[in-house]
Amino acid sequence: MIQKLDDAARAALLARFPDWAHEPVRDAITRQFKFADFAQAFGFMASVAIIAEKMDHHPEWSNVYNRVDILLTTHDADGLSERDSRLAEAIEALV
Ligand SMILES: C[C@H](O)[C@H](O)[C@H]1CNC2=NC(N)=NC(=O)C2=N1
Repeated sequence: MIQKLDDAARAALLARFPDWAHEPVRDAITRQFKFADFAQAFGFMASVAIIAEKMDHHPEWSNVYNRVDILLTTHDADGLSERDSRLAEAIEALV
């Protein structure tokens, strides 16, 4: 079982990543990314996929043409953990 973030750590995470919204039902963070076209969106997804696999931490996401919707949460914690913070940081470094 992975440690879930406490309220203070969750607030710090949201302050650190202002473009991400908290989804309280899942205790997740979400962000929508928009690109020029499908090729750009899928290239981004390929980069995220490689990072996620290395981290052994994977996004829930969907793609429609130039849009990528990402939700991060930790299934093993039943909510947000440091692993989501690390993956969000890596995703932010790509955009
Ligand atoms: C066995 C493996 O470490 C786990 O299933 C990992 C894989 N990727 C994961 N990704 C996410 N988002 N949450 C998890 O709890 C999780 N667990």
